[in-house]
Amino acid sequence: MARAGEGVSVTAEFTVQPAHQGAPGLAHGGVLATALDETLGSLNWLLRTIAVTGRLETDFVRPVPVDTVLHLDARITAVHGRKIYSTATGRIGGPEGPVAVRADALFIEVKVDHFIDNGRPAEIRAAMSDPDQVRRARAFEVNP
Ligand SMILES: CCCCCCCCCCCCCC(=O)SCCNC(=O)CCNC(=O)[C@H](O)C(C)(C)COP(=O)(O)OP(=O)(O)OC[C@H]1O[C@@H](n2cnc3c(N)ncnc32)[C@H](O)[C@@H]1OP(=O)(O)O
Repeated sequence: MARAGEGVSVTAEFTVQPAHQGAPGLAHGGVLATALDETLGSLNWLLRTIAVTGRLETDFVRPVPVDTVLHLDARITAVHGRKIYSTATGRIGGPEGPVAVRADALFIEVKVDHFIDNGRPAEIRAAMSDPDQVRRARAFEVNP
């Protein structure tokens, strides 16, 4: 779950599960990058913009053990045309704890046709006929 913050920002928590392991007892870096990407991606809903990740530059600063709660904080840094720049940190031991991961991202605004033209037809049909998904895409609820 992500919550809107000051400016165009969100905070979120992600708990590392045993299925997220890379090295024994430690989170896989790709999973941590996914948590950052998901948190950064939720910022675009606050702009009411459909966008996909074009670039995600990730720094892995500290190992993150299984069962750790990663405290994520993401914000938009700039918008230029279709380009949305954002940045995020993931802290451990609490929202004010040390930074374990951070990322800078570039999202590119796309039309819904991006998904219709490129997605697998069965899932696109299912998404289009799912009233919850359509409602979420049309009217994203902030801090419901
Ligand atoms: C049906 C229901 C739908 C529901 C919707 C739910 C939505 C959920 C969404 C959830 C998402 C969750 C998150 C996910 O998981 S998103 C999944 C992972 N991402 C992707 O799959 C994206 C794949 N890439 C593409 O499709 C295209 O490359 C895109 C669309 C990104 C751009 O191709 P397009 O042909 O459109 O644009 P352009 O090439 O004219 O570029 C435009 C500008 O951007 C600049 N640029 C581009 N790339 C980069 C780069 N890597 N570094 C630096 N700059 C880059 C470029 O220089 C140019 O700048 P400028 O010259 O203007 O200054």
